[in-house]
Amino acid sequence: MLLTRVIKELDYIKVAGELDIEISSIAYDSREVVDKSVFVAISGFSVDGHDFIQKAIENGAKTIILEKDVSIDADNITILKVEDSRKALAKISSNYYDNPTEKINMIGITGTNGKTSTSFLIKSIFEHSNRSIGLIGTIGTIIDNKLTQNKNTTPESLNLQQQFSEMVSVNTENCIMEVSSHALSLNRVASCNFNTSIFTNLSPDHLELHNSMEEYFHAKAKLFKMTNNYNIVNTDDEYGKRLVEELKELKAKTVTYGIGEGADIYATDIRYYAESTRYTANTPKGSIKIKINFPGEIYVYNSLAAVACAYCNDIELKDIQKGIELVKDIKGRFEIVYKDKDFKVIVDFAHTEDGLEKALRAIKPFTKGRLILVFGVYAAPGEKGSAKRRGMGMVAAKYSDIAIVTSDNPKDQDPNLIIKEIVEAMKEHSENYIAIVDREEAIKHAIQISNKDDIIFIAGKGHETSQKIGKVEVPFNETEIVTQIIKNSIKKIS
Ligand SMILES: CC(=O)N[C@H]1[C@@H](OP(=O)(O)OP(=O)(O)OC[C@H]2O[C@@H](n3ccc(=O)[nH]c3=O)[C@H](O)[C@@H]2O)O[C@H](CO)[C@@H](O)[C@@H]1O[C@H](C)C(=O)N[C@@H](C)C(=O)N[C@H](CCC(=O)O)C(=O)O
Ligand SMILES: Nc1ncnc2c1ncn2[C@@H]1O[C@H](COP(=O)(O)OP(=O)(O)OP(=O)(O)O)[C@@H](O)[C@H]1O
Repeated sequence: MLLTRVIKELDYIKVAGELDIEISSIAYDSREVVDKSVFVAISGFSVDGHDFIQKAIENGAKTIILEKDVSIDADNITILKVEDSRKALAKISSNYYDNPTEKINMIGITGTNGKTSTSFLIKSIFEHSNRSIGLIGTIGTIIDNKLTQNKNTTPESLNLQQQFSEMVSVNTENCIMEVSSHALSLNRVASCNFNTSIFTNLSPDHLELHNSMEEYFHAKAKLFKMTNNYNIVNTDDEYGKRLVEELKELKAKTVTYGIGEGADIYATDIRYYAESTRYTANTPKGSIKIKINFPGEIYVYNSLAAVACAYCNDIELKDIQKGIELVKDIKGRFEIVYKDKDFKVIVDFAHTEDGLEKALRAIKPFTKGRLILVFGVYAAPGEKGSAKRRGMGMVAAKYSDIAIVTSDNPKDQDPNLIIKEIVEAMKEHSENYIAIVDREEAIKHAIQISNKDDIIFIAGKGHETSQKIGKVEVPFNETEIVTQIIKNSIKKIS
């Protein structure tokens, strides 16, 4: 492909070289560069891609796109300077793959919690109405029913555009993707053509990147300003209400959802059960009875978002109803990994204060015995991380009967210090807690102290199959671990 085609509509200043040259690929990592690659130098969080330009040239790069003035010691290299390398990467990647998002009906979903769950509900509805749909999110990318893992919830633009292009090649008509606030801030989704976008909710998270809730909100709001047709917003959320005000002047239509009359799509007659929820979803085209196989208010919201999205995409109400009911499980989201009458062990991805509180509140009324919580907190070091650790500690103390505080993904931090901070916050509300640093031991302890009517809720890791401790990733499959511990303890009793 010619470089001129790849840089079409890109804002740049030519520093050196020819534009009329053949290129073979695009890379933002010098280690991925091959002969005739375009190398995009990104000023990263841990290292600076500009320090790897020479390495990229040694590996065969003939074009360098950069955002800093760097002296380059090589001939016959085309050098283009841009204002923002990540934004430029998004543009040239879209061009390279022939702008695939213009050929797919793109649905973006953002918000602190509920993105993965809602995306799987949407996928099921679309598939039930015979519309092909790809999915990109925390669990990975699904194209043509094949799942591949990603490093990020929303991958880097080059990887994203490659995945969209693969969707186009297998005739996928729709794509539902989770759009993280990191992706919006770091321009991973620049040059994506969204038709529908969804806002689930906003509560404190990722503040080490965004500094304040205000900045976090503005990062999320970016998605809705780049959407063509429908902006779907939860107006029971305070930030959702504010977003609607900000979207008033835009061409895309705002469609609101919430519990009780007032929103465009709304839920009434809600009945909660131990493992499911039923309600009536009201739309301008009529009402439908919804049965969702997950408990609590959070799944009323997640399924309402899915109803609104399907409604905006002209899917018939009966298909929406069936599509939601067909979702029996979502990996690591309220996943019952063991059950014996009223005794249950549930693995869940609750990893924010808001998510943990809402998940515990959903289970508590249906717990005959005690609600035993096993949880840890991953948060960046510093004051922002401390606030999250304290917040989750308080929620745990308030809404569980016994809490076992353990490690999540401590990464480079000392897990004992993380736990100490969580426990400090818990002390103010409860004495029923114990700290066990080793997560497997913590789960074992929960099972050992449990009685037949108890529910054990293991929060934080959900679908993840490893624990990040220091620089290493240790295999950690919670479902398998629970099953094994229970099997061994049953053996001991019998
Ligand atoms: C903090 C953050 O967002 N980091 C992202 C960022 O990495 P970075 O800026 O630190 O990269 P870096 O290591 O400093 O390298 C800078 C540049 O030098 C290049 N390099 C580096 C070494 C070398 O030898 N040669 C070379 O060219 C790198 O490829 C890169 O282009 O850019 C990378 C490429 O896009 C991302 O993979 C990486 O995500 C990391 C893995 C990450 O953990 N991100 C999290 C915080 C994140 O993005 N999470 C969100 C939200 C999840 C949620 O909803 O909870 C997500 O979407 O996943
Ligand atoms: N609408 C919601 N509001 C608050 N908490 C929720 C909501 N939906 C789910 N949760 C809780 O948050 C956890 C994560 O849910 P989900 O994976 O759907 O969110 P997410 O936004 O995709 O999160 P992430 O991007 O970090 O993967 C769930 O396991 C549940 O405990």
